[in-house]
Amino acid sequence: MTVTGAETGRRTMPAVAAKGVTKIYGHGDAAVHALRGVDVGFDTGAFTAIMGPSGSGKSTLMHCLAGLDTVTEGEVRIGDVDITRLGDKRLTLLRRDRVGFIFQAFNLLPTLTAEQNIRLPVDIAGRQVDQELFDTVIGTVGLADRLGHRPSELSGGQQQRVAVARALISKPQVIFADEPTGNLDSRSGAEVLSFLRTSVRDLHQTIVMVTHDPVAASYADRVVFLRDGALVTELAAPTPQTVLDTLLKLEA
Ligand SMILES: Nc1ncnc2c1ncn2[C@@H]1O[C@H](COP(=O)(O)OP(=O)(O)OP(=O)(O)O)[C@@H](O)[C@H]1O
Repeated sequence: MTVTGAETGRRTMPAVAAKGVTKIYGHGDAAVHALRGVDVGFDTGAFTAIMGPSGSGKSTLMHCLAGLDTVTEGEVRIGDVDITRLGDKRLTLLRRDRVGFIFQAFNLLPTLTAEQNIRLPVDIAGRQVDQELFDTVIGTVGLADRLGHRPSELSGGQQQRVAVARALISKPQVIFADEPTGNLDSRSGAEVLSFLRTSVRDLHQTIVMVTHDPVAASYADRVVFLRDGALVTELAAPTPQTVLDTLLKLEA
């Protein structure tokens, strides 16, 4: 099934798009078809969740979209750049300049303070932190009184908020979030998801999130569903119940 911005009548170029993306791991008898010709577009300023049964290809799709893994066939565009045609060096730069990541395991540097962790990607890129954006993001995620703390001095929810702030501060074209609430209790998870939602609404951020959790997916504008490496359906304005019902049908 093809789901693209163009087909649904949206005129703007998607922030990220996959066209005919196939991913095969291994060879011969051991070959695993993790993705089978996926066509999908993710609109700028939209929050999209990717869901599907275990092994359906969610992580593989996200890794291919983010340029963390190569595709076997097909094209991945971030903005107007086909990243499948870039060499390693240019791909690394594009990821650094245009892509933000939020992982289940937070991935903060333990020896740096919250503020240093948040500023690190922009510092490494040799750019100036946009102070107004920094203040807005810190205010939004409620970290103003925790900036001098190291990760070990913060709760899981606070650490993930630092990771969200770190992703937002470089104004990436897209943020990929891989099970961002997987290690959090439901209250901290709800907080982190609210911040992601707010960043889409107020900062026009584009977010693509892989999750197993129907409640987490319900914070998105749209949910796309994978089964056996193919995109099979999608939901707009999802609720936990409609997401759960769709998942149950896919797993039946
Ligand atoms: N490095 C790899 N080598 C071989 N097969 C792989 C590799 N990574 C993933 N696969 C296979 O590709 C398929 C898709 O895996 P993927 O991790 O993308 O699924 P998923 O939907 O994210 O699963 P889960 O919900 O369990 O995390 C699975 O059959 C998996 O075993």
